[in-house]
Amino acid sequence: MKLRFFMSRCRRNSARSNVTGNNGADKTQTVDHHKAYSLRGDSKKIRRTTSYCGIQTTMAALYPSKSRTSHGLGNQDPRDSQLRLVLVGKTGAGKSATGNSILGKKVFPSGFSAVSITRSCKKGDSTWNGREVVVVDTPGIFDTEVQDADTCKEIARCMALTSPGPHALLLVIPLGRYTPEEQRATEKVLEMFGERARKHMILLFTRKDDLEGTDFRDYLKEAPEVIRELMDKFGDRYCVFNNRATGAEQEDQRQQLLVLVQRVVAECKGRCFTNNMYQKVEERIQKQILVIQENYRAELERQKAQIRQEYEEKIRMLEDELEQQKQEMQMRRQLAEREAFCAARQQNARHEVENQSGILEFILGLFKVVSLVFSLFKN
Ligand SMILES: Nc1nc2c(ncn2[C@@H]2O[C@H](COP(=O)(O)OP(=O)(O)OP(=O)(O)O)[C@@H](O)[C@H]2O)c(=O)[nH]1
Repeated sequence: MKLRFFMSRCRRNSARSNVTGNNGADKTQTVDHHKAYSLRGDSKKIRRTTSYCGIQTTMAALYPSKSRTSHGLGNQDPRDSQLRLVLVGKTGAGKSATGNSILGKKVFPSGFSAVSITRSCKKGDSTWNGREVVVVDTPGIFDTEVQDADTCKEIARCMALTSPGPHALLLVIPLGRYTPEEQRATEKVLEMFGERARKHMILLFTRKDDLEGTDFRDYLKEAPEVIRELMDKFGDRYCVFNNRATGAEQEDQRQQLLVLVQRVVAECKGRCFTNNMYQKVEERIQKQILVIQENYRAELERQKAQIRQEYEEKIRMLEDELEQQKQEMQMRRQLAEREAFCAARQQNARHEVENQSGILEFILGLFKVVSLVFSLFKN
């Protein structure tokens, strides 16, 4: 009798823990699901607005749209405090070093080299003023004329890592001799991203230490004409970094940049830079996240059922009440561990999707439809 009462209590408790999330692990998951489903709701709206076909789809992908819903993917969801930054510019300009300065830790390999050190887009994150700052470092892919398979793949990876779009594009330019080659690279990047993306673009000059104390404004008076023209285009949307800086100097420049990013985002009505292509990518990512999360959930349920069955059998064989309680505690511990493990995997689902070859193939498939990969960020 006692045993039957105990067994039913076990089942009741574990059922309650599934439904209401009465431990931290389940709570996280409930939130995740809620978020995922609400995003799925957004996806439906997006699907309605982008239900083009054939050539229309191609044009839609090329022409970015304003968000059509109050919680469109281009809007910064008030719950989403993330700031996504992407570093673009010529090889050797100091993108990786800048990424490390922004994150306040060495995430991206950076060094003096005649050839590109960064071979593939990489993502790092840190926290600033309670906001998650995500930085994506890129190889010199946006300043090239070559539409080869590797470049397309890296552009696809960059889209996956910054989806549903970056809040700011940091165009990294080293101070010093501005060669015609560097000028061409800058022009190429500006051309690739087009007018609309420029509202999200910030000029980030590296090698401030080379100024050796000279004020940046004084440097500008003597700077090449092309740099001054660039400054005219961007107004006060610029920052100067010494990537060799440490301590308070590093923190100050990081602060200056992120405050500027916040201002840029506010000027863009809280929206990140996005377009139809990004929205399709985000929709796909959300679908994949749900699939992964459901798979983990199903796996968890199987494991929990197995654990319960094993313990129930064990407990049934026991006479001693204390022993039964011990086994019950052990079972609960195991169930809680499994749930926490599942919750952690579910939280990591986005990261998993971003790094799957499937999402890259999906984006590369979209590129084929678009055919003009190098116009996809433009107006
Ligand atoms: N003195 C000085 N050197 C810098 C600064 N920023 C970058 N560098 C150096 O410039 C070189 C190139 O920097 P990276 O960060 O690797 O440049 P990158 O644009 O990421 O280059 P790839 O990864 O090859 O595309 C490295 O030797 C850096 O240490 C800076 O502010 N001051």
